[in-house]
Amino acid sequence: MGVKLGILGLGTVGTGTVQLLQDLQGRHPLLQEVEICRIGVRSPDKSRPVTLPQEILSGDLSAIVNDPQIDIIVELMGGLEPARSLILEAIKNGKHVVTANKAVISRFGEEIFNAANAAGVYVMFEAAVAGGIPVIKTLKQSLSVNKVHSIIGIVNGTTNYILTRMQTEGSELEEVLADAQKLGYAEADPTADIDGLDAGDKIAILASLGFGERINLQDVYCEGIRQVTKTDIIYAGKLGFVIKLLAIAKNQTDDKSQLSVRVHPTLVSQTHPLASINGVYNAILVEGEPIGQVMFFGPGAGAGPTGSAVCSDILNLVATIKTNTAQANPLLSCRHKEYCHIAPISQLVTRFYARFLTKDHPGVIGKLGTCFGKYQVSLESVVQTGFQGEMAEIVVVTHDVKEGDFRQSLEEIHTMEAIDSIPSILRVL
Ligand SMILES: NC(=O)C1=CN([C@@H]2O[C@H](COP(=O)(O)OP(=O)(O)OC[C@H]3O[C@@H](n4cnc5c(N)ncnc54)[C@H](OP(=O)(O)O)[C@@H]3O)[C@@H](O)[C@H]2O)C=CC1
Ligand SMILES: N[C@@H](CC=O)C(=O)O
Ligand code: NA
Repeated sequence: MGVKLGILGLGTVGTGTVQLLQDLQGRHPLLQEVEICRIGVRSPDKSRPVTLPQEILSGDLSAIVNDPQIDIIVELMGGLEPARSLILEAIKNGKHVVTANKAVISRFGEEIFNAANAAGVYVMFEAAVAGGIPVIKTLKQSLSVNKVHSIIGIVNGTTNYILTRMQTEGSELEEVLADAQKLGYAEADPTADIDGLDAGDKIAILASLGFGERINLQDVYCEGIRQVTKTDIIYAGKLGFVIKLLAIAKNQTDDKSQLSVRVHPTLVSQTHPLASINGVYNAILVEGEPIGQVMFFGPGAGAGPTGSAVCSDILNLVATIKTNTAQANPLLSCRHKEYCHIAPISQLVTRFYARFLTKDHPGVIGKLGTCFGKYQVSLESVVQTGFQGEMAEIVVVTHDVKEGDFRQSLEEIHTMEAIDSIPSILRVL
């Protein structure tokens, strides 16, 4: 007997998933067991790029998760509600779940996985992080024998696409965002992409898998790309860097007491492997013991790549259903019990890039240096680079410094008569 799917959502990812399931030639034979039974959408009468019997589409999503003949619910609608309630309802009804919804998993993971464990079903979410890159299964299974030290990734396709085009074409953020939306990369509300929240959801999920405990999303520091300007991209280039939105989870000590989990635009050396990841591509660099460094690269968004990730989860569940094992597979279920302690951002030790607009007073650089010295900030490079109108522009890159100390030095610098403003403060990898 076939394995019956109920799919919630037929937008970019839903369409990619259905297209793959309708074109089985040359793919894994187990996919032939899959039968798309029902698809829930907001507007059943809208024209669609896939051909389906009209009776399959419905606006009643609750009826789909309560349909006793359905084995697997594939949630591809996005948003928090009704996605969360429909997933919980499906689990309660003994159905396995596949979802691409990182927002729901990162916020309601505890509730959802506890419910799934109690019901003896699996919740799979390969598509939720880095689209087509098989990073969830890799962390859960292939790398799980390692002690993970750090996970550093470009995990948002929209912002990487925008930053790449700002860098190569000198375009403005807003004009490139419209293209990312047309290409189906952006979230329904692209604020989640631009402000780093989508990457925050994803690094919370990756950190939880890498470090073996839950992550409270509120502890994840998130800064997006709104403040990244063409000016900074040009200065970064002159200093040998590119600017990337990085999602970082790093164990600063052996006992995980100083775990840092954060998202922010970052200056990355042009020679670093993440510097050359452009466009909608994502990459995740994992460092662990004994493996050392391993990097995953691939398309982070879009219908086909994300459909591939969704279908790989479906395939895993079909195999599980077909082999009919009564025992839960601990490599597929969630084993987390406790929450990780995350260090506040003020404790972070990192290098900084800062750009100052100053009145053209003599000795400004000396005054900046004296103030930095007071707060243990030492400078790696100082570039006085000309003028913006009446103002002289000074760019500095620091050595490693505790973020709290650096911020204190900036507060004092703000009060200096010679300083007009500090338009950019960015971290350096
Ligand atoms: N786009 C991408 O590249 C990627 C997206 N994701 C994730 O996949 C999920 C889906 O994203 P995407 O395909 O881009 O989203 P879309 O906005 O393209 O599609 C959403 C689909 O869900 C349906 N839908 C939304 N809300 C409701 C509702 N309340 N009731 C009924 N139907 C609803 C819509 O119906 P209708 O068609 O009638 O409007 C539409 O078919 C999100 O969680 C996203 O974060 C993950 C990786 C990559
Ligand atoms: N909006 C997301 C889609 C994939 O998760 C992105 O741009 O990465
Ligand atoms: Na993935």
